Amino acid sequence: MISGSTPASTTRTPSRPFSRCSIATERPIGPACNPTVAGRLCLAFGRSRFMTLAASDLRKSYGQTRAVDGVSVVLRPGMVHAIVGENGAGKSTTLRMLAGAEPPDSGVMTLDEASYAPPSVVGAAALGVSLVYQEITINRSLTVAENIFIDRLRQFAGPLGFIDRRRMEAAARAILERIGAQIPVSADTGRLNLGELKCIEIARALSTNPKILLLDESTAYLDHREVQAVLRVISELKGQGMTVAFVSHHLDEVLAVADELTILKDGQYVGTYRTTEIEPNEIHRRMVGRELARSIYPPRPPGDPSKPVVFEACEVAVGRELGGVSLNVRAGEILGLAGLKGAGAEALFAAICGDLPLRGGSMTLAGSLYAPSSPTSAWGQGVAYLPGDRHNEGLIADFSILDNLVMARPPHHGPFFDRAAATAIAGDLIVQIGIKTQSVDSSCRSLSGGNLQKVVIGKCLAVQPRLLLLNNPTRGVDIGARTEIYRIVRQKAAQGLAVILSSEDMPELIGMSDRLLVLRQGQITHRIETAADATEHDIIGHMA
Ligand SMILES: Nc1ncnc2c1ncn2[C@@H]1O[C@H](COP(=O)(O)OP(=O)(O)OP(=O)(O)O)[C@@H](O)[C@H]1O
Repeated sequence: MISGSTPASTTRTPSRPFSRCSIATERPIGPACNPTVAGRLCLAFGRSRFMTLAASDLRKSYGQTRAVDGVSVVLRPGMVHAIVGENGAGKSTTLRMLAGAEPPDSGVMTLDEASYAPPSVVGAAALGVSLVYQEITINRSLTVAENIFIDRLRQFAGPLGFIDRRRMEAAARAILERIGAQIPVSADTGRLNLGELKCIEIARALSTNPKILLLDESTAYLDHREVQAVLRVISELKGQGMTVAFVSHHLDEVLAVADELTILKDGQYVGTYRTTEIEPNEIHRRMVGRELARSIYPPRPPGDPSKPVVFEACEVAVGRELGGVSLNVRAGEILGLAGLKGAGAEALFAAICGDLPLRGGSMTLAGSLYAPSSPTSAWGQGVAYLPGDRHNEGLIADFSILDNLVMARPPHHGPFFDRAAATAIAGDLIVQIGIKTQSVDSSCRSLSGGNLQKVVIGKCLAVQPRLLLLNNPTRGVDIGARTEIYRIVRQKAAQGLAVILSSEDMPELIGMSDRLLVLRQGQITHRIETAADATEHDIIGHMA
């Protein structure tokens, strides 16, 4: 039995009777808490193969911030346990404590009922608990195989101490095949996309043969096809009896794979439920503390062909990724780009924001020839870019929130930085976008993943751009904040902003775009004039 205090939710009265999983009892209740048949067989033949990880009344503070404030959770063999909550609710902190990355301030953790207090991530992995972090942790100067076995290369050392690369690469290939990732094991990771990097991290976690796998927003960087592959792997691992904890802001994914879910709010435990017995609306209500609007997407104004074209690309070709694409976007319009990774959207964005030269074609901005020599030149001409990788391209994590928000266009008073104006701009954005922080001067390192994403969005809005390029803008952002970001983007569009939106989140793409283009292998394969009429099926059919 888990020791510790009674979970907070037992004192709450649900609005309708939910069958809650019994966090405080030893025995799982009902079918949803039973391991799968495969899991039961594994348990019967070797109980030590799969394990139960339980945490009771965990607490963790960072200075004044109570990141986790009395969280209890039981992860059982053969089951997928989702942990959900708004940005900053304490999900990552909880997983980090379970994985030995940080010690709790207080609380009790047990592994198969034995006391569990891993001194480090390596210590936890040795006990069978592996974490895939929310942010990308790949060393881009190493190959795929080296990254997978980064802390265990010695196991491939031959008698003379040299690494047997063939053996290491064969082992890496076997794990990647297991998760359906087609990545060459000797590939230079510097050339891989974010989805591929995430697959390598999942492979790295699996390479330790964990009994308990903790996945923190592991699908956030993946495209439609990769998400499906990872969800299949999770189901397969569950079928083998593995214990999986899964954090995601996408309830459809959660409901597709999870048996139970624990809701956190502001660091506190709300409750644990069987996914078959709680409605999505109710999950949202308990996460956010209020009902969500029926649609998270703002209404689309009718298209207005009399509005001026803000940006036009004519037969634009970039590197090997984009081969002669023509498109335009008008003031007030949101143009959606659909496509798998490498289909061409990132190359197009890189050219528009001055990061890559054109191989062919031309671009115009507000009717004039546009050929930015660098990102600084693009930003200077009113083109703001929200990159897909917030950590490497979007912000400087060691700088304060204020510095990051005004970085693209710092306010000046004569030759001097105008700190008062910067504080006012940053303060407004923090309120407008709902960035959860103690102060504008806090380091970005202190922010949760979703709040970091909001800082990057704020940085783009602070320059009051005329063209906004959004690459997966709501990656890792909770549904309440997403609704707010959609509202702000639509509001800015109504004021004349032109937006190009590339997203791997299909409902977002359909819900936010006015028109849609589908890209495949560097070409536009399909044009949808009224995005509201598009279906996911139709789009996916032209992507693959
Ligand atoms: N190292 C740190 N220093 C200071 N504060 C931190 C630190 N890590 C987390 N926090 C704070 O703890 C709270 C919980 O953060 P956590 O990352 O666990 O949230 P989360 O639920 O995973 O959010 P998200 O969905 O945005 O990833 C947040 O308010 C965050 O700002």
